[in-house]
Amino acid sequence: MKVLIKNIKELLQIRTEQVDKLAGADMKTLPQLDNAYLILEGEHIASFGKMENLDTSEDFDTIIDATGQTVLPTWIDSHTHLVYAGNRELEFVDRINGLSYEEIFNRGGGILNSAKKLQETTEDELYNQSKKRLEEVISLGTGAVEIKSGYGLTVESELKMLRVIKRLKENYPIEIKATFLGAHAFPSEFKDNHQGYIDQIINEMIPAIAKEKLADFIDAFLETGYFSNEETAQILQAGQKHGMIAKVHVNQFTTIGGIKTCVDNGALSVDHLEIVNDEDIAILKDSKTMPVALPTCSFFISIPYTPARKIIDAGLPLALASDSNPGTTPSHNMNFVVSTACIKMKMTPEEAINAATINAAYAMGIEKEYGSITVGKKANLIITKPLHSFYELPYAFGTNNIDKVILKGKIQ
Ligand SMILES: N=CN[C@@H](CCC(=O)O)C(=O)O
Ligand SMILES: [Zn+2]
Repeated sequence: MKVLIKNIKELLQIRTEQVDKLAGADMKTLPQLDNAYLILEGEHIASFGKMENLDTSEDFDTIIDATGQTVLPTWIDSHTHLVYAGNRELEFVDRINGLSYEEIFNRGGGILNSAKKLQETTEDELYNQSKKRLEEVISLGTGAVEIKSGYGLTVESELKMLRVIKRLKENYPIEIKATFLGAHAFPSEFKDNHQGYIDQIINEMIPAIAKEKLADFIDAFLETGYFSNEETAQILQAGQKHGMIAKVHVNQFTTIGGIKTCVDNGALSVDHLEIVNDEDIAILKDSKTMPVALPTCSFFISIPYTPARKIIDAGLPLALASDSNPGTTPSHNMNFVVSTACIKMKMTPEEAINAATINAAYAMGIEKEYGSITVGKKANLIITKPLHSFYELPYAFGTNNIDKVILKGKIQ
């Protein structure tokens, strides 16, 4: 199958050489080609160039005329909790009426509320609820997504979530990576026996998950009132023994030295970072760990935004992700994530697009195959509706400016 996309107004994120990640001032540049063509062969990008250099004698199975339209790599969403049961709209109203996220959790709501619902939901039902969200994710231009467990909190229910993720992976063309997040919250029966639950994670959950090869990554909610530095370190190290790389929820509400724990344990990414101090930044500067901001979580629960300017201006990279989940971000729209990063975090459109493509691919460990228009990479593309320029994508927030999504060379 050979596809030609011709007359492209702006072809964005073209990279002739492999770029693993972009940091600091390099994030300001988004290379583009105007009046371009792009050729796809099978699942991959075969070539691209200026229209005047297109070899018109070549034959194609499909030709797409993209006059006036922008083409860019699909979004990469490196942090989601897309598999969950039911929703938490009542807590949404509780928060409008004045309760905080913490107060709701302390009353037995929050993560434990979602865990209760998930434990009562069959695997098939969970799959059916989750696939609807995944289909929407694809239609919104996302071509790779990380999905976490963490609403099971028992051996059986954590396995149920991860098996659902595996089924989604088998049945959809979107690239999916799975993360084990048994350390999302302590179940109420372990409120006063943290080590009891940690032992269950280490001795029962991780070996069972590894046996079925259900997780690429391991995560924990390293936060005051959830998992401490020492508790998180134990869990990350146990996961690593089974080949699961750390990607951690940290610094969402407080900074308690968690970034150091994550970096010391070889974390691929540290996610949230709404609260960061100078020491956290210095530790990240000396690391290979990708900071990941989740601006639509800040939007939904009205907490500070990750200080993107402070992070990027210190010379660090930054990735963007949705955090899609029933409690803090019931949305999986990466277009809105990119808009929010520009509007609320003062990232330029170029920085935000780099953060949601190349840097996001790094945060998922898929940077060699995804994240840019590079010959040999997977043909995962967004073709927008006609735009004045790509600036209109983050500018016209809330408008769906996507015309077509192509995953692995196929129009969706
Ligand atoms: N903060 C931890 N986990 C999720 C929210 C979980 C929930 O409230 O259900 C997050 O990333 O925001
Ligand atoms: Zn999360």
